[in-house]
Amino acid sequence: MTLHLDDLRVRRLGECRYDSPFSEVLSTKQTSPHYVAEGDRVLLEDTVSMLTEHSLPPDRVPSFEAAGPRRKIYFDPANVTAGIVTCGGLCPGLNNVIRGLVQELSVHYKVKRILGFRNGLKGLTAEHRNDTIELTPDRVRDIHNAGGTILGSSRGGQDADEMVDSLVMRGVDILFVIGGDGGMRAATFLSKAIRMRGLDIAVIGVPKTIDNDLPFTDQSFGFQSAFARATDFISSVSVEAAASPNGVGIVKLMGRHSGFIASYAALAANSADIVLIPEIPFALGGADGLLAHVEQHVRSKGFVVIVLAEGAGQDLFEKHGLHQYNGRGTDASGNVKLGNIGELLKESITAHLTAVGLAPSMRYIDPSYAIRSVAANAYDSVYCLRLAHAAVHAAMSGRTEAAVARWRRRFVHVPLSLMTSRRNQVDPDGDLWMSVLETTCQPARFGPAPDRGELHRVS
Ligand SMILES: Nc1ncnc2c1ncn2[C@@H]1O[C@H](COP(=O)(O)OP(=O)(O)O)[C@@H](O)[C@H]1O
Ligand SMILES: O=P(O)(O)OC[C@H]1O[C@](O)(COP(=O)(O)O)[C@@H](O)[C@@H]1O
Ligand SMILES: [Mg+2]
Repeated sequence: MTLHLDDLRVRRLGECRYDSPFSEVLSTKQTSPHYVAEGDRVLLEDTVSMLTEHSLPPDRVPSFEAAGPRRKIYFDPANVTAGIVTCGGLCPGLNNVIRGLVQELSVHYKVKRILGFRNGLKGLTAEHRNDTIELTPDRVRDIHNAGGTILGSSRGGQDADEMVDSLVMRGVDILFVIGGDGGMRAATFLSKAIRMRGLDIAVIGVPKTIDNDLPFTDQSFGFQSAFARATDFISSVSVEAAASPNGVGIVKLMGRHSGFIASYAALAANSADIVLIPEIPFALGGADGLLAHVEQHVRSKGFVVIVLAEGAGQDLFEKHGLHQYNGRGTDASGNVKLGNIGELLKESITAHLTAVGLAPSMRYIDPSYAIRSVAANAYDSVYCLRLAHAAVHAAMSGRTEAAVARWRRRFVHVPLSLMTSRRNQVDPDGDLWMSVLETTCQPARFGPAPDRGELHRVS
C-alpha cells in the first residue's frame, strides 16, 4: 500500500485558542538534529532511493506531523477531564505511561480531573463506567516500579456507542487508549462514534505490544524489557543443554504473528543454533528439514539450542494431522488461539533423535507470562515517559484519532487508522533476519518438506 501525504494527516478538533504552558520555551525553538519544530514534519521513508522513486517536491513527500508541545492549545486545561484506559495483554511500562500522563497533565497543564477506567475497555461499558480510579500525582508516585497496570486490563468486545455514552456521562474530554492492535482498532471505532455524534472529545492512542507487531513505530515500549527477560531463559536453557548428553534446549517465546522477541532475544543471548519465527515457514522432515538439522547439530556439537516464537510453524498441525497440538477457536477479542508448537517440537525432536540412536536430554521452557509481566527497564522507562508527554501534548492541542509513536528516532503523530492498516513483521529479506542467520549459521529455510512420511509421528 503506497501512502500519500494526505493519508498521514492527523485530525484536529478545531482552532487552538488557549496559550500553552510551553509557549515561552517554544518561542525560540527551531528544527535541529535533536528537535523537530512545531509545524515541521518527519519523513515516512529514509533512503535516497525511496525518496527519488516518488520524485515529489519536498512539501508533498509523505511525512508525519511532529509530536511535541504547541504554543497554542485547543482545550482550556482548567475545564478538562481526562480518561486513561489500558487494554489487551500486559506489557512492561504500562504503569510508566500512566504515571507520565498523569504527571504531565497535572503538573504542566494543571488538569484537575483524571479518571482511570478499570479493566480495559470493559471499564467503559454501562455496567462499569462508574467504577473509576481518580488519578493524581500522589496516587501514581511509585507505580512505575512495578510491572502490570494499576488500572487492570482485559480482552473482549464492547459496543462503541455504549463507550461514548460513558465518556459523555463522566464528562471526559480526552481519552488516552493504551493498547495493541485490538485497542487501536477499538479506539478507531470509538473515535468514529464520537465524530458521528459531533462530540468534542479527543482520542489519543499509545501503542502497546510486546510482540512489536504494530506498524509505524520503531519499536514498541516494553519490548526491550521483555526480550531482555527472555534472554535469561535462553541462557539458562543453553547452559543446561550444553551440560547434558545429546542436550536439546528449546525456549518458546511470545510472538503471535511476529518473531521480534525471538529474534532479538536470540541475538542478545547469542547462543541459539536455530531461531524459528512465524514469518518463515519451515519443514520438519526431509534432508533439509528441521529434524535433520537438529540431528546434525547434536552429532557434531553434542547439543542444540532452539528459540521459537509461539506463532511459528502453525501450518504443521494441519499438514501432519497433529490435531492434539492445534489451537482452538479465538479468544474474547477475536485473536486466534495458537497451536502449541513448543510441545510439537519437543516431542517430534525426541522421537527423531531417539530413532537415530541419539536419545536426547530435553530442556524445554515456555516462560510465557514471565517475560511480559516485568517492570520496565531504564531504557523503556524513559521511552514510556516521553511517549506519555507526546500523548498529552497531542491531546491538549486538539489532535484526535491519532497515536503517538517514535518513528526513525523522532516522536510523531500517526492517524489511528494507519496503526491497524498493516502488521509489523520480521522481514525475511531484511537486515534483522540477516543478523539472526549470521549469528546462528542456520540455513535461510528448513525444507521444503517432502510428503513421504519421514516425519516421526508422535503419539
Ligand atoms: N476489531 C475490533 N473492533 C472493536 N474492538 C476491538 C476489536 N479488536 C479488539 N477490540 C477491543 O480492543 C481491546 C483490546 O484488544 P486485544 O486484541 O485484546 O488487545 P490488544 O489491544 O493488546 O491488541 C478489547 O477489549 C477488544 O474488545
Ligand atoms: O494474555 P493472553 O490472552 O493469554 O494472550 C497472550 C498473547 O498476548 C500477547 O502478549 C500479545 O498481546 P496483545 O496483542 O494484547 O499485545 C501475545 O504475545 C500472546 O500470545
Ligand atoms: Mg493484539
